[in-house]
Amino acid sequence: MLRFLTAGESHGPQLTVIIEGIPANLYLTGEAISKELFKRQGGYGRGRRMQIEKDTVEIMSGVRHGYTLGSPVTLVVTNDDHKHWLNIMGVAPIEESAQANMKRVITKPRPGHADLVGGMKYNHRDLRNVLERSSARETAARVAVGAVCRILLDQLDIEVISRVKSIGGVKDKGVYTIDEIKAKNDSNDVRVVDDAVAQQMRDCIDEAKKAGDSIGGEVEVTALNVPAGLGSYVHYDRKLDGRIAQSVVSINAFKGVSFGAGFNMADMPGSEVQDPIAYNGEGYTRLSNHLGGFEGGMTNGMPIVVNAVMKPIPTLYKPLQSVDIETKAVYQASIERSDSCAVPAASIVCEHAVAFELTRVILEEFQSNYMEQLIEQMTVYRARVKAF
Ligand SMILES: Cc1cc2nc3c(=O)[nH]c(=O)nc-3n(C[C@H](O)[C@H](O)[C@H](O)COP(=O)(O)O)c2cc1C
Ligand SMILES: C=C(O[C@@H]1CC(C(=O)O)=C[C@@H](OP(=O)(O)O)[C@H]1O)C(=O)O
Repeated sequence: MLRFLTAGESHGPQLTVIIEGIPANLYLTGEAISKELFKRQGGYGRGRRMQIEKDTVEIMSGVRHGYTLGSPVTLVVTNDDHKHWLNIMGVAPIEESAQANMKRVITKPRPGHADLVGGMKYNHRDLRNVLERSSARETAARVAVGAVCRILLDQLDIEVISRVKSIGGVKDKGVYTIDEIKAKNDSNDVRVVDDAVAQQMRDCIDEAKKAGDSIGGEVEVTALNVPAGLGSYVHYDRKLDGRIAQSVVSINAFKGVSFGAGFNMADMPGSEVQDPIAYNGEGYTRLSNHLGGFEGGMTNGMPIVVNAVMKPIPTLYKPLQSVDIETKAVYQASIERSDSCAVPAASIVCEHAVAFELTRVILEEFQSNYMEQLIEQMTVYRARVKAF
């Protein structure tokens, strides 16, 4: 069973991940994982924090001479910004009086962030104790996990890619081939295929920033060459589309997921939604992919297409009304240093969340202790499905 736990505060010394269940004999290097982290760090609209960090992974366990051992893999991402927060983030106990006087105790929760409800839930009167962990800094750890999964999926000839479809209402309405998406999505800072739209998006982000506002958008993740039959219709928690939806909506600020034609299906007749079945000698295929690769909670062999919506960033440089939790007086919310748009970065997080869910289900269906066994099982399965 593949599982992981992440730990670490946004301005603490490091993020730590333990991944359990990666088969032995997978070639794995810190450089390959860090390449994905680098993509997440970037993107137009990010704040100053990302200029401080140089996210790279150190492998602390589970790998020897470049290959996984089958034991837990521990990854560490250092927070370079921690050195600026040594007093504020100290672990050693301090006097209560010093705590109260310490600069930057946060008492004015930001609407839309976890501050107020997190404070109520864990009984924290300094809301920094909430924001340190609710921060999307944690998504760096999740991308590290997803990067390991992508490296494993690559051995099975499965690829996961993503692109940005809209930012702040500016939409890329183009229909693109996989090659067109791949050619652009790592090379431009809004991760959008159409260059003219890219500039409109940058302008839109600049305007929002200037106005002290923030914007969200929509991303698309596509998984290619996934065999039919992953997931199951027999029970709710084995439906793979459901698991992917959970994983994607768990990413900070993600509020919606759809597959294929998504919410447009509500207005389409059945004859235009269901994908006709064909057999082309190479196996079964569909004449369209409106369902985004899923039928009955199972992959159907077509590309998996996941659409996901990110709300605008909650921290606003022109803050909304809030209430001071000490005085109960109405104030403007606190201003923390912040991104004005993180949709491009978040598309990378989504891509890695999908990679994790695919790897998890593959390792459930083809239980394997080592990579050779996994590759062999997948090859036999692909041939069987083709000949069905
Ligand atoms: C990559 C990424 C970067 C983010 N950066 C910020 C940020 O700079 N400021 C902020 O307030 N929220 C940021 N967010 C969103 C918050 O973390 C998120 O809104 C918050 O944790 C509350 O969770 P919810 O929106 O899912 O309810 C970011 C999210 C992602 C995915
Ligand atoms: C640190 C990251 O994103 C952070 C996510 C975040 C939030 O509230 O979610 C708030 C900001 O934190 P800071 O105040 O330290 O700049 C972002 O920079 C990251 O993506 O690595």
